[in-house]
Amino acid sequence: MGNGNEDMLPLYETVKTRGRFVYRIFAVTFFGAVLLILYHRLTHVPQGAKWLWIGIFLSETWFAFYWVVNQTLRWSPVHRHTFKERLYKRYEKELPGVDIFVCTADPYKEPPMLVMGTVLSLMAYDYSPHKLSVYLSDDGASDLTFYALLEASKFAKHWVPFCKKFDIEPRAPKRFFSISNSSMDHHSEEWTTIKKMFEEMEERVETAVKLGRITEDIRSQHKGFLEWDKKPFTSRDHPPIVQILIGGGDLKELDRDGVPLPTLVYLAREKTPERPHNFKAGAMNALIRVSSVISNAPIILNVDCDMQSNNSKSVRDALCFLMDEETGHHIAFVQFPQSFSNLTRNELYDGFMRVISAVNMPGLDSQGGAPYIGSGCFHRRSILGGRKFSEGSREYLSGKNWGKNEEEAWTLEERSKDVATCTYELGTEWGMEMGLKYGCPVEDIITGLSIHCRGWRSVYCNPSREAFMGVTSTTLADALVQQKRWSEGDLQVILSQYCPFIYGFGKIKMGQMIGYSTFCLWAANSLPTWCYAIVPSLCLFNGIPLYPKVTSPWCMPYAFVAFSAYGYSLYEMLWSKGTVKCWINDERMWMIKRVSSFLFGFMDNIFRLVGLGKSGFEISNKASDEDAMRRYEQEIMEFGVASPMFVIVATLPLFNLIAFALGLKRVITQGSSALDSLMAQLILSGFIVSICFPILEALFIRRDKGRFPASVSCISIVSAMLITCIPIF
Ligand SMILES: O=c1ccn([C@@H]2O[C@H](COP(=O)(O)OP(=O)(O)O[C@H]3O[C@H](CO)[C@@H](O)[C@H](O)[C@H]3O)[C@@H](O)[C@H]2O)c(=O)[nH]1
Ligand SMILES: [Mn+2]
Repeated sequence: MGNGNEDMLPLYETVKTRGRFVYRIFAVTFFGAVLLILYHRLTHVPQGAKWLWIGIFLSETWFAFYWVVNQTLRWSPVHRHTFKERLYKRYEKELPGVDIFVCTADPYKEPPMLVMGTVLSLMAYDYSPHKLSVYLSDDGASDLTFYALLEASKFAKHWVPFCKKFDIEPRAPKRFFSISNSSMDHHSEEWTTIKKMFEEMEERVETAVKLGRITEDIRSQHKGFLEWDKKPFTSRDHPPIVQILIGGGDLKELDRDGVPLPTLVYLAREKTPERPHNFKAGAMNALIRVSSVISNAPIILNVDCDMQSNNSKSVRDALCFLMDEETGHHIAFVQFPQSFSNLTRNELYDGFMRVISAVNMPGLDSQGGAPYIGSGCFHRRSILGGRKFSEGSREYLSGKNWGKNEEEAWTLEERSKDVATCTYELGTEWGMEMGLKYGCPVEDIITGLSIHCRGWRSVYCNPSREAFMGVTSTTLADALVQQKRWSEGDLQVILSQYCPFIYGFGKIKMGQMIGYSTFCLWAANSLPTWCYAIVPSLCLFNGIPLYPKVTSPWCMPYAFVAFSAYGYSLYEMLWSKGTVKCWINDERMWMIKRVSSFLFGFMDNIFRLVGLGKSGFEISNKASDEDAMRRYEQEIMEFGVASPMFVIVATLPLFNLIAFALGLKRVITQGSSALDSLMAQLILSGFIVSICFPILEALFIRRDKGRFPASVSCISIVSAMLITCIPIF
């Protein structure tokens, strides 16, 4: 092919998932069976226990509806591949500047060394350093984090050239050293030196964190520490802090090879107890403004503090979409999946992310764009600022007429502080039409939705070498708290003026509205799941059949739906490269989440709607104690704290165990006709018991610290007995 043609070739391609025809046949059959079930329910309402029957019918109707909603994601998913060589060839000299935002908020839940791993991995991107700037927003306003960043800025002088010289991956030092070894990589001497240097820095930072404060000795190293002199200074009440560690006209640092380093900035926006700070959304908006003073790059990458780069080419992947001549001008953001480096083999708490990344996200991508999920996302600055799509106005991304502000660092710092105050946003559109949206625990989803509604599309990029690797919850309590925030926030979206069907009406495709609601309706699954976990088992030992007899032909659709639904979800897990055990863990987690996190998320929405309480943002723990960590590594579930959610988590399987035992007794004493009519319920409660076996084990068998606290065990035993006594009429 001639050169002329090559210039025209697209920078990425879109591939449809194969095997959709077979899937659609399956889906239609499945749906037919679901309709048969609902028909059976409506035409066979029993005289006794009528309300329980209706309850089950309503739950099934809900599940059927939710299943249909989920089909939008499975109907025609797409996958995207980039051609980075074409980008190199065509645009290498004129690639645009990229501003990278890292958000952290708590030096104890988010250990500074973890955050520094993230910062260093991003500074070492395979991208020209004078086009990169890294901003760390610290909502904890901790001088410990600042100190860690100061250390990281010094270490970067050695780390960045080392990464580039040997072209290593991943570029987060700790992970790199844990994976590679010196002899293997043929650069033993340098490897050993830099590893030692890293460990010394780690030691210094961790000593300071353990001590809990900055010593005079360290304070004297940098003028930046003076910012903490205001008394009293707390994380909730302090003036704005901006410190340029590398950059500005005067603080241009060269690495040990004489090559410049990316700009590096520490930001702690102003906080006062009188003003809401709007959590991460507030931090992001301050970052957008501060960076506009210092570097003002047209592309913004946003990551959470634990999301370390795992692929130094990600910027180029993202630019292949945004700079594509045909379609790039239509794309607002490029979302990468959230992957995790601390997963155990069978993903005790987090298997669902795997399926979301492999199935749901490509599904939404096919409907007009993947959602913005808060981390690992490349945005166009202008669109975050509120720009609407119009066919006529194209934004050409180029590094040609762009440069960082070359004023002296201290003037830039002073000007940046002005835009990082609490009062700056008063009377402006920030948090509404500009920047990330306020007032919702899932600021990411709602911001992405509003971008889609302004006419833009987005793409989802999932290269085989993961772009980012974060830290996922290592205890069940942490996982449930996070899931509560998500389910609460997502439900809040659909109940607010941003409901995709109303807000998006006439602006986005129907498929996209429905696609968004698959997430938004998570919390709504809680009540039907509760119903399904209790009612059939309750009826079981009371001798009331709720399903057709095994010998009746009506049994067929029920059996088909049950087995094929689980069979298909197993297939999806395996297709997403998970294991069978991943799937079992995942099914257990869905059950647990639906009855606990989602229920709490659901209730909190109700309370909010009637004016009681408002939603917050509890930061996920990224640190964990050693004892619990050992159990996590052995994939033993952790129940060791007295959380009200755990009462639910323990009660339901316990109740089902009792129901199963009593039901079995009934069947044995009453013989084959009872077995015939109660079989389905026996299987159902048996299924709940077996999938929740680790919970029962933690109640009765385990002796380690991860078992349920005595208070939780007692309350749940009593509650399970009480449920058993519910009279049926
Ligand atoms: O007041 C706050 C609270 C949080 N954060 C940061 O926000 C990020 C996400 O918080 P985390 O506790 O890790 O929550 P996750 O549930 O893991 O985060 C997911 O869900 C959030 C919405 O619920 C999004 O904000 C995140 O980007 C997305 O990764 C972290 O870097 C925090 O440091 C702040 O900067 N300020
Ligand atoms: Mn997180």
